[in-house]
Amino acid sequence: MATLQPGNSLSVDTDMATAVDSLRLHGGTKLTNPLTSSAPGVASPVVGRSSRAYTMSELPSFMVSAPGKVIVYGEHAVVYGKGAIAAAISLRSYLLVTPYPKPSRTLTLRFSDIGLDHSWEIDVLPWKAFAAPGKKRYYFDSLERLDPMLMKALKPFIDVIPGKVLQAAATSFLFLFMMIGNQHSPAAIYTMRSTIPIGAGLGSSASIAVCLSAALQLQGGTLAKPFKGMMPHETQLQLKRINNWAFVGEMCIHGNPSGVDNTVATGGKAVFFKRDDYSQPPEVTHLADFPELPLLLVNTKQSRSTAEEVAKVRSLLESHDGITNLMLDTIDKITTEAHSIISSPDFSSAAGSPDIVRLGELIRINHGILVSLGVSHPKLERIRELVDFAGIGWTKLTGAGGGGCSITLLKPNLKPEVLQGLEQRLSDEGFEKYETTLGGAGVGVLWPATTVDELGREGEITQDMFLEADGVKGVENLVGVSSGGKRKWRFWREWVPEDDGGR
Ligand SMILES: Nc1ncnc2c1ncn2[C@@H]1O[C@H](COP(=O)(O)OP(=O)(O)OP(=O)(O)O)[C@@H](O)[C@H]1O
Ligand SMILES: C[C@@](O)(CCO)CC(=O)[O-]
Repeated sequence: MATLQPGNSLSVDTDMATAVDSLRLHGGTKLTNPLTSSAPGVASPVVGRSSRAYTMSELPSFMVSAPGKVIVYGEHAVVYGKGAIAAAISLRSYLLVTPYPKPSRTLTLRFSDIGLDHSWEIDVLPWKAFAAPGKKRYYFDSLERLDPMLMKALKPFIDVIPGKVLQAAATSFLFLFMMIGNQHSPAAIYTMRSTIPIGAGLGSSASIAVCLSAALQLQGGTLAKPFKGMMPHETQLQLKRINNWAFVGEMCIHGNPSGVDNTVATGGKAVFFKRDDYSQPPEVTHLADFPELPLLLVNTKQSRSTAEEVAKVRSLLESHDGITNLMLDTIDKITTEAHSIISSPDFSSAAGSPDIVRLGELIRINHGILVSLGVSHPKLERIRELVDFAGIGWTKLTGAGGGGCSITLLKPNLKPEVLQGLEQRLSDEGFEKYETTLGGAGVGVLWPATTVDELGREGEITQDMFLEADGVKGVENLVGVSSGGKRKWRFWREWVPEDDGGR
């Protein structure tokens, strides 16, 4: 166990040794002023690797990133202890952490996707309330619910921010900062950009919660950056801590999450997830052989709040408990059956295999029940109608519904012109198709936040460059995790061998 001392010095025992070692590797010289901005799109030169050095109280700018997800089976039912299958996608959130030079005591959030630009002074935050007897939690703790007294203590700091969307994101940050950090935590700017559409069922909130959890624990020195040769049990421990606090961040955003979104955003790839007792850790099976299912992902562009959709099912349970429970049990059976099809050693997604048809039928049935639970939307039904009319696959909503996205499992060997015709129709009706792959990497870190330009020079990724990157493509080009060697993103991974180039 490690404890944080005033001024951010560390007292260390076993699992912290690696964190400290990786920090020591950098020991000594100062990094260039982190607030120095270069011209847009031009990396500021940094000193060579051997002379770059940081101490615990003087960290470099760094980035963390976490993916969004699609729920393939089981959303909503998973809130009530039923199984769900979810996979990470290649759309991701990226968080740049830039330390303020001393003696600043300021925290700044620049979450530009939602227009949040807000600062607090660390010293005036309600530390007393958070240090009261029984309130303090440590980085190795888990929380199952938010303490109303602590939320009340944060309220004046959140109420000055306009609108629910911004307040939810700010609460998630501030609550985690107060829990994971302390009064002596470093002053910093947190700049967030995401390529995940917000409120569209693709786990945008979980993705940012994972980024915040990982970044704050890295800053606190309580998390070891992943390195080649990290023992599997240590990797699991780090992931568990990131996930535990990301769950808390998710609670701040939508009240009563099951934990499936943050679990897949933390670990990546795909999971079977079930949590029937919220005082216990969930049952999580990593689906290492999750097949590359041919999916069409379409956004209705109808935004909604996950909290409100979850509340709809809760109220149906209150008014029709017997029938609603039967529907949730049926979703559980659907997920279990899909899990056994996918996990079978004989599973095949080749043309003519009955497995894809069975998975497709389960998708269709799952959607039908979600409609009955009241969480579809006329726009989702319109997409399903267009896909059914084209006869190309099986469609369901994904995530909380009420708008957001649909997924279609495509039939094998489709004629390209049929698919193109459908895509054109969807676009004509104002829907947006997403190109994404399933089963992406989980949480990763880029430490320090540097990239290599066209001439092979390594340079710092500044806030201006990050904020000015143009759209999804601009963000992916500048900081994306699939960088072809331009950036050294590293991932905590449970299920791949360590010799994959350190990624
Ligand atoms: N890029 C972002 N920057 C800042 N805050 C964000 C960002 N993306 C999401 N959020 C926060 O998460 C909230 C959206 O969460 P919500 O759970 O409603 O949708 P979702 O996570 O996209 O969908 P689902 O839970 O169905 O997958 C926003 O209101 C905002 O507070
Ligand atoms: C609707 C829901 O099941 C999925 C949201 O992505 C809510 C949750 O699991 O927290």
